[in-house]
Amino acid sequence: MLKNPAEKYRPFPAINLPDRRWPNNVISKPPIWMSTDLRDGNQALFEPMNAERKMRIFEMLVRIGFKHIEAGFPAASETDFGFIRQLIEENKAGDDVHIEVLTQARPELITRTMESLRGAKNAILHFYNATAPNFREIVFNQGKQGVKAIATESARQIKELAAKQPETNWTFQYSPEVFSGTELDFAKEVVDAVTEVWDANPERKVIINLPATVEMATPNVYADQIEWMHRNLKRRDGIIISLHPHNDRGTAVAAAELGVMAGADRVEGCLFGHGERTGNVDLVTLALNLYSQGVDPGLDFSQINEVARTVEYCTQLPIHPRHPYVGDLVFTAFSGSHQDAIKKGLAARKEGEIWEVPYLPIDPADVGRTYESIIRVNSQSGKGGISYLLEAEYGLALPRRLQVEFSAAVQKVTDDTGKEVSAADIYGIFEREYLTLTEPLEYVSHTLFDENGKQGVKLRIRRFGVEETLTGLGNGPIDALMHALNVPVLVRNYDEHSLGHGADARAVAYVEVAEDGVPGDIFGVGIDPNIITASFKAVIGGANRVAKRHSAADQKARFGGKLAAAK
Ligand SMILES: CC(=O)SCCNC(=O)CCNC(=O)[C@H](O)C(C)(C)COP(=O)(O)OP(=O)(O)OC[C@H]1O[C@@H](n2cnc3c(N)ncnc32)[C@H](O)[C@@H]1OP(=O)(O)O
Ligand SMILES: CC(C)C(=O)C(=O)O
Repeated sequence: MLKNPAEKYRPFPAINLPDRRWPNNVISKPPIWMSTDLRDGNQALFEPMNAERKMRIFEMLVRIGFKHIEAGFPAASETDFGFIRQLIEENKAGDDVHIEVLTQARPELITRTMESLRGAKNAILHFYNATAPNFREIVFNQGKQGVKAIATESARQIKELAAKQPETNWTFQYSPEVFSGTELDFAKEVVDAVTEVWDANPERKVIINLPATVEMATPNVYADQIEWMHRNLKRRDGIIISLHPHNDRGTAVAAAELGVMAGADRVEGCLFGHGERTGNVDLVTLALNLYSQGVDPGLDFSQINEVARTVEYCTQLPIHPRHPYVGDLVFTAFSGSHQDAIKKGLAARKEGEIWEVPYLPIDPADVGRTYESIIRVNSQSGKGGISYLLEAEYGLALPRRLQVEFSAAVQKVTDDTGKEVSAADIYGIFEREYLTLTEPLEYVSHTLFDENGKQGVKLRIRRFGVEETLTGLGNGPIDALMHALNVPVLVRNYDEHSLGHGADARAVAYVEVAEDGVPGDIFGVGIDPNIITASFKAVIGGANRVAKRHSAADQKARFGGKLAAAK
């Protein structure tokens, strides 16, 4: 890279529009959308789509709700020509979709292009020639008048040919290619001349597409350019102003949004931003940005994953995991504080309320994404995410202090492996930590009885693998159990809830226990169809976790019961 880039590059000059109005405007309705996936998108693939892939995209675009679909450049290849014929002959566009095609401003190409559209119900004939100074000089070797004449002669030819195909409802479209690099007064001069030839009027509107063929400046500059054209073009009421931003500077979405604020009526782009170089503007992002502001975009992305998989199949290009709205990771939070806020936001939300869940600009469910993908756990995660997954996937609503305790066990695994853990992995850690401990004590069975107004329990357990029967009396079942067990453990807190419904319902009990004389409470968890059994398992599990803090010899001494007493 150069030490002084000014030796090679110059800044884009500001537009002289001191009374610009667009910054105060708000987009309150969607523009007309035009998908150029099958043209600009298709021309920028390693392998252009074959007819089967093109048809899949076309049919999907119709289902999504596009009414303007640029389906190819029929003069360029037999594949494109044949595809346009197939769309028309098989009536794939129905009554309200306009098939659009592109051609250069060259007589033989225009003739061939018009031929491809024979019999179409609604068609948009789109032609272009570049108007920017470097194209005038380098590509066309023409002065301004010569370049303007290329446009007007083609406009005339198109009008004449269209008159010979009256069965079609025609819309004409012109693009001064590289509008973004064209002097505004010259762009206006050419466009005014073209709309004059076409006699643009409110009854017979034409489309004037103002492409940022190459994105050369900040998006506010494009908005100024659009507002200037919007305010200065002749026959404005007979013109649909269309935008066609490319993403060279990474700001195509912003440019399109500001361009619509500046007076544009229509936006051309591709799904997920396919297209030449860095791509065309991403129509999915634009539409869902509108949706997030409460404006119906008129495009249906309620099954966005399906759209993504189809586009990936047809373009043979992957979608980035961080791509807005659709990427695998965009509704995912790994970090603890994000997970905590999302979990609380989802829990606080009531059906029908305005969406205000932290960190999530829209409800993932609205685009067919599931909540499971929102929270993922790795070493950056905290108790919020871990407990969210356990609750969402396994119905376990851990008490807060248990969340803190258990997150340390998960953190240890994520730190050791450096990897993400799934909900199933987390449940596995939970099982290992709380549900499957059988040393030194293992619950076998119990019966309850009354004795002189006291609660009695007859308990069978295995202690260090040896089965024994114990009895105890107390104020309630847990108190009776503690007397029967006779281990140095105190029960501090108790929580329970049901898991599942109906015949398969089970109870889960969370018991916070302490070891007599030792600081640091610890949890035990039990799950069983019977609520008393669940709580006994939880107490015994808690006692086992207390015991684990000691050496084998100490465990025998403290938890050995009669065995220990006999020694
Ligand atoms: C910004 C965009 O994305 S525009 C769309 C671009 N897409 C495509 O080009 C894909 C389809 N195009 C093609 O397959 C080919 O270009 C074809 C088949 C249409 C034409 O091929 P060729 O006849 O070999 O011409 P090529 O495309 O190389 O163009 C060169 C000539 O066309 C002229 N030309 C290029 N664009 C235009 C235009 N929009 N209007 C008028 N003339 C043009 C050039 O000045 C050049 O003229 P010259 O031969 O007198 O120097
Ligand atoms: C033909 C035009 C609209 C184009 O694709 C561009 O300028 O990028």
